[in-house]
Amino acid sequence: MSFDALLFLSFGGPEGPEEVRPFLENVTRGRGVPEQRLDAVAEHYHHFGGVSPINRLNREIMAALETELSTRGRHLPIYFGNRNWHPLVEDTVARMADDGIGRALVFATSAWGGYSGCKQYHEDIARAREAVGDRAPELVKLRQFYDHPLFVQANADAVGRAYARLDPAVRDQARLVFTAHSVPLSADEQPGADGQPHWYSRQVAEAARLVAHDADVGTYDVVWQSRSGPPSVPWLEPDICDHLGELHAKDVGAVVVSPIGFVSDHLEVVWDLDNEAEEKAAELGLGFARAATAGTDPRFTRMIADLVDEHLESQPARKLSTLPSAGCTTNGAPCAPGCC
Ligand SMILES: CC1=C(CCC(=O)O)c2cc3nc(cc4[nH]c(cc5[nH]c(cc1n2)c(C)c5CCC(=O)O)c(CCC(=O)O)c4C)C(CCC(=O)O)=C3C
Ligand SMILES: [Fe+2]
Repeated sequence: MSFDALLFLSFGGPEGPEEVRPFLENVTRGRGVPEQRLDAVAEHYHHFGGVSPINRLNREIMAALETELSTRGRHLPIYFGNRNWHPLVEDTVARMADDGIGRALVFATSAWGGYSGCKQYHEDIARAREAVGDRAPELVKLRQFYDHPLFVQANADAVGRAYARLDPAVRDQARLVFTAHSVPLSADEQPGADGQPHWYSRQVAEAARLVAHDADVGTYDVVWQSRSGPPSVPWLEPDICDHLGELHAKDVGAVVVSPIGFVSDHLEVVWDLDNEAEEKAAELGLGFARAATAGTDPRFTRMIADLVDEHLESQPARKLSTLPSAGCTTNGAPCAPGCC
């Protein structure tokens, strides 16, 4: 089967102050996120002039990927489309049809299974194709990559570099803390490709285990961040900031925080971690070093190109966990019955 293009599919983010509110309305439409939470999150974006880093970072990854693919002799034009903000995936898929693209691979910028990390990207693909109609290209999404060796190595090296930045006086006893976006417990309880619940949180736990092993760190925690939704609805816990308090109470002197849940320095990383969590650590007198995200590491670009090669050449999946990697379906079909 031949492919004419690669669609780089992401979350999207505002690129100016007047775009913040309409972006947030798109993200939370019909999801019962309280107005006060939206006001607070809008404020986070306004700290950065209303510009999310996500589009710039994605454009950097795409530029590097273009070079990597052509070095490998793969001449696939890359198209950029987002779920929640411009360039919107509906518009991008229409442009692909105009350009005569008949079939494209899709790389979604989430490593994970589950509703937000996988199924919602399938929905984006199906919605965009429906909007375009009969001319819509066939769209084949690449698989989840939470345990890809290059993703694991990029994160493990970043953890090592973060340890090296800590004061040598506390470095040896610093606790490694992995963090990922929290989701409602009801979402995490849905079965995954193996029919078992907690698909997302089990993949996060596997990625954390693999990265800690590669970084040669024996003890670590997995916590959650950026919870949204009303307080009456239970989400994955503990929250990173509460956890810093717990570690302090246990006489831990420093932390290395690895934002394993995010592929690049999204707003949740540069605000919720680099401002909120770092401030909390400072209040507690905890040493704090935030590990880099994988996105800018050349291994991340190579990983995407490897996923393309793997698909086009029907190679066995390079993966380190025995948990399956689903997510590879055509035209937005679900991964498995009842799965994302
Ligand atoms: C699992 C997961 C990922 C990782 C997988 C992936 O990467 O896809 C992720 C990524 C992201 N989440 C992002 C931003 C937001 N997420 C929100 C809200 C929500 N996220 C959720 C989950 C996830 N989110 C959920 C269950 C909600 C509740 C509402 C709903 O059910 O949809 C809200 C609403 C306001 C609020 O925070 O309450 C915003 C603004 C950005 C862009 C940041 C930037 O601009 O750099 C990125 C990459
Ligand atoms: Fe899935």
